[in-house]
Amino acid sequence: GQHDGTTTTLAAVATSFAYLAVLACLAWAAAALLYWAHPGGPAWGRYWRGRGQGAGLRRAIPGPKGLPVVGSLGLMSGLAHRSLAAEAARRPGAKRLMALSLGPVRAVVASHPDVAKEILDNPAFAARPLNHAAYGLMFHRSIGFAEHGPYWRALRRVASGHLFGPRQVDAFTPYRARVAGDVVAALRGAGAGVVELRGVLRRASLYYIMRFVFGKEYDVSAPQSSSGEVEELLEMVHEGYELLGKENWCDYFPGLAAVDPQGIGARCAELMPRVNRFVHGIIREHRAKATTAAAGGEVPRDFVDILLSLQDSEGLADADIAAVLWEMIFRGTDAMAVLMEWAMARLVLHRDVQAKVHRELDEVVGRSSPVAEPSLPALPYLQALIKEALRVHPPGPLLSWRHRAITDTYVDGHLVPAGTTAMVNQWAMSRDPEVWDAPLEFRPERFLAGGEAPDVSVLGADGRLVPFGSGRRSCPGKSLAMTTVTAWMATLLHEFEWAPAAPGVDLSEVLRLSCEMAAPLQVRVRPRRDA
Ligand code: HEM
Repeated sequence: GQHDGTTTTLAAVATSFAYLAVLACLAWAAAALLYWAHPGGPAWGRYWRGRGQGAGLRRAIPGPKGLPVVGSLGLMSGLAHRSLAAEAARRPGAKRLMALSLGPVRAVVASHPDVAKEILDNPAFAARPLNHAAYGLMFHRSIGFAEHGPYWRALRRVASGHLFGPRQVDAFTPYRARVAGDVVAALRGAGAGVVELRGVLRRASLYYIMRFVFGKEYDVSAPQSSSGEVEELLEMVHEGYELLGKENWCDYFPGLAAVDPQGIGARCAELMPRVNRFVHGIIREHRAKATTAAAGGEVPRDFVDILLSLQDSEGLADADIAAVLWEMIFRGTDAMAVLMEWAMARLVLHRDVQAKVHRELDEVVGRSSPVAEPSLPALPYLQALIKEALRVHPPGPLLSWRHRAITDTYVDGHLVPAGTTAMVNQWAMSRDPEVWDAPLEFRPERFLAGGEAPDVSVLGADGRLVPFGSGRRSCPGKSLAMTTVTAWMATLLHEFEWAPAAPGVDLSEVLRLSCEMAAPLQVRVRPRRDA
């Protein structure tokens, strides 16, 4: 009898638990649906529900609901800049500012020049959102991902005052010319054969940045096998690139980090010791060099020299220096090569544009001489061409790295609460006929006198074209990048006529950390000058 009684009681308790569990699930599902029904989806619904529904609907930022719980995470995979642009075009007002939910994370996207500029220049957006891969790769001690605060400000100060100052950029003029010369030699070596330009450009950018950052010199035209170190570095950069470019579910659902479902954490843990060995080895070499040799006056100082000299005054640990150095190799190598490949793709596709650049080079530089940097300011069409490439193919169509609101703030009259992720869709602005005349046409003339945007700066002053961002978190390497790309493009175009290897050029994109050509560009070159 007693046994039966105990069983009955246990059954009753189990049943009540089951009811409670079902009720809890129903309540959770009801709340999830309620949150989801809000413009911008569940993360926004949850925020505004906590503050009274009326206020939220009145001031809601337009945007897709997505799915319950996960919101619009699906939009971020693949060519996110295109998916976001299509969503924004579908809703009244959403081009200016669109709300969406990335799982539980609230996000906004601006696809309008004024609002983009408002976000980028607003100090409230000077922070970056959580990024596990960045953490795993030590990037939280680097400029790009360091928490907004005194440490990050010290790094930015070092970057603008020392690493990327105009004197530093000028000091590398001879080395820029040398790398360009190596590339020309490599291309001449290819004769009339087909060249896959990407490999050549990547290697040139890496060697150049290696010299700028580490003081190491390599020869671009040398056979690849002679530089095992470079091969390893290129591979490490590629892997880091993959890891930072992936949409990591753990960034939205931090509880998943312990499980690491995509294996990103594990790959970071594998890569980091290799990077550390490499970078700390270089720091040790520089220390030894500094104590044994007297400093030579003429050799430009590299980043390691500069950072070591500021180590005490700025309170930098060796690990901090290593993080900054690795970041520079990592950021500097890729974006420049990606931009030049796109620019060259357009030049082989639009032979009339190429002919105009050639005419300008012939008039200003002349066939009998090579290009020298002092001529660059006298080449307005070439400069306009690079701006047009940045407009149509911004290496970071969503500006690569996102921003996070540190405090509650207002954007375009809407409240954007602290913690919200903010993005700027440069790609969408570039394609907007309300911003550019015939936006799909590749037309450098738009940046010359008589065009719709003469004298536009690409460095952040004009919201229509912010490929390097703007404001506090903008690219510290932008003037180095622009000087280098302009000088190299001038040389490549002065020395060769460029033609596609096969009829037509496939302009499909793939979005990693940068937006690259999906099919690497293949070209044939014909020398325009005697070797
Ligand atoms: C064509 C070449 C380049 C492009 C298009 C480019 C673009 C960008 C963009 C869009 C950002 C983010 C801006 C934002 O968050 O709003 C950025 C940040 C950054 N870039 Fe560049 N970049 C280029 C070259 C370089 C080079 C050569 C270096 C260094 C050697 C560099 C170092 C950095 C760093 C350290 C940051 C992080 C800044 C911070 O968060 O405070 N970039 N870049």
